Amino acid sequence: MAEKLIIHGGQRLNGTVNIEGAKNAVLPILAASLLASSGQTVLDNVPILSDVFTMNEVLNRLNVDLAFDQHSKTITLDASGDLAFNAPLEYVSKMRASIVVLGPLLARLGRARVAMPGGCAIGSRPIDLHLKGFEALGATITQHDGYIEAVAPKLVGTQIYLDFPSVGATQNIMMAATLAEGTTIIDNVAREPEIVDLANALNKMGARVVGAGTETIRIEGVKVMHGCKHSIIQDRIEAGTFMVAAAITGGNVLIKNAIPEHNKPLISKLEEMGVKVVESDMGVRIIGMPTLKATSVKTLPYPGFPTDMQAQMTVLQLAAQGTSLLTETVFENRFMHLDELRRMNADFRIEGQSVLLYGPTAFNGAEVAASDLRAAAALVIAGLVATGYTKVTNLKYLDRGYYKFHKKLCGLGAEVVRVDTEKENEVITPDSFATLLAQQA
Ligand SMILES: CC(=O)N[C@H]1[C@@H](OP(=O)(O)OP(=O)(O)OC[C@H]2O[C@@H](n3ccc(=O)[nH]c3=O)[C@H](O)[C@@H]2O)O[C@H](CO)[C@@H](O)[C@@H]1O
Ligand SMILES: C=C(OP(=O)(O)O)C(=O)O
Repeated sequence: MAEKLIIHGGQRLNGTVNIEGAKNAVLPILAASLLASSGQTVLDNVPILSDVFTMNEVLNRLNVDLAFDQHSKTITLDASGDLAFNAPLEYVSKMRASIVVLGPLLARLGRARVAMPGGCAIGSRPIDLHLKGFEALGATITQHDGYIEAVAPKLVGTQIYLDFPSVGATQNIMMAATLAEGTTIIDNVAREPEIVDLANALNKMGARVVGAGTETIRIEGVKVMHGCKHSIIQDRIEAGTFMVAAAITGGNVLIKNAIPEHNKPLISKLEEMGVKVVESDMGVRIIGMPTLKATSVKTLPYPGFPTDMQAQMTVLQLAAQGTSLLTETVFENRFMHLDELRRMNADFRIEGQSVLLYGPTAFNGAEVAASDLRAAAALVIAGLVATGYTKVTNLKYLDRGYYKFHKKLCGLGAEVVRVDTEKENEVITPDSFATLLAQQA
């Protein structure tokens, strides 16, 4: 069923919001469960997201026994049976992140075949660094019929330098190396908190990984791995998205249990723009101000400003007084949300990897379509401060990474409804919107 969000802008956000476990942590950790030849892997604080369901389908196809208790947000996995080695296109095309099953399958079975992931709306996204790492560990890689096949009767530890600190390549190579013979040292690795969470989970499974969170990871290969219990870290991007939403509406919101260290670059930019940020044991409180100052932001690998907060940040910059600059260095094509924002009265100029954002913007409501996950969140944030009604379509992207986004916003005082596109009346009036809101409650 195609659905859309309708947002009635103009409400300040106030209150407390809970954050889920991190999508980008749980996906590779689900894939890591393939490494356990005995015992169950029990993951809690698992976010209920379409990407998690897709990864579950991939693992099911590979013969992993799996149960997802959505009430307790726990997934129990058992990969001790005979595993299949083939991850077909229907799943990989749904979600690029399914490529991270390649490393663990190769380590466990000595063979893996995974559909080659295509590009997506944010860039071409090659996987050459993943493959280079597997080859260095002794795998032979072939590509045919749209599939990549990796074969290695034995993986042997080695020294690998990544040309770029790719998150997915770091995870994939790290997982392949856990069962390799001897020591693997990977230099110039990604340092994201999700890498640290994966390393922690792997170590609980019997792996010997040190250095996650630094530029070099060292893995002493072990012979076998087993299941473990692990709780997924909080989603710093979901937390950051609510920080921006609170700031732009001039609200006062506690993002409960958000980990401030994981959002340092965002918090520093918010403060620079005049937003008050209070860090405490309870989480991060954002207190918005009547006006925001313009600022410059450049996305970088962690601990730099996250590209997954770029779209949301551009909306905040557009709301600020004066001209702001955003430079995107991680993905080549991540400005697609801006053309939709233009339909809401945004004024900007894209110059290569950078965009000049001319604020302050008086956003007006319009029907806009999300082109990717964070674009969806950005359009909703613009809707929160737009006059009239904003309709955001293509919610399949939003559902990849946000659990009950509209309900959480409503809990903070926003007016957002989620409706079936077919049933929705073309012209929203205050009365018809009030009816939709009441029906949703
Ligand atoms: C599921 C998940 O965790 N997704 C995150 C992960 O994606 P993902 O792991 O795909 O991102 P990478 O860090 O690998 O990609 C970053 C850049 O490196 C390039 N590259 C990557 C691999 C490779 O072999 N060759 C290559 O050229 C990519 O095209 C891109 O331009 O990190 C990104 C960067 O923080 C985030 O935006 C994504 O939300
Ligand atoms: C780009 C993202 O995810 P993925 O790598 O799964 O596309 C994201 O989470 O913003």
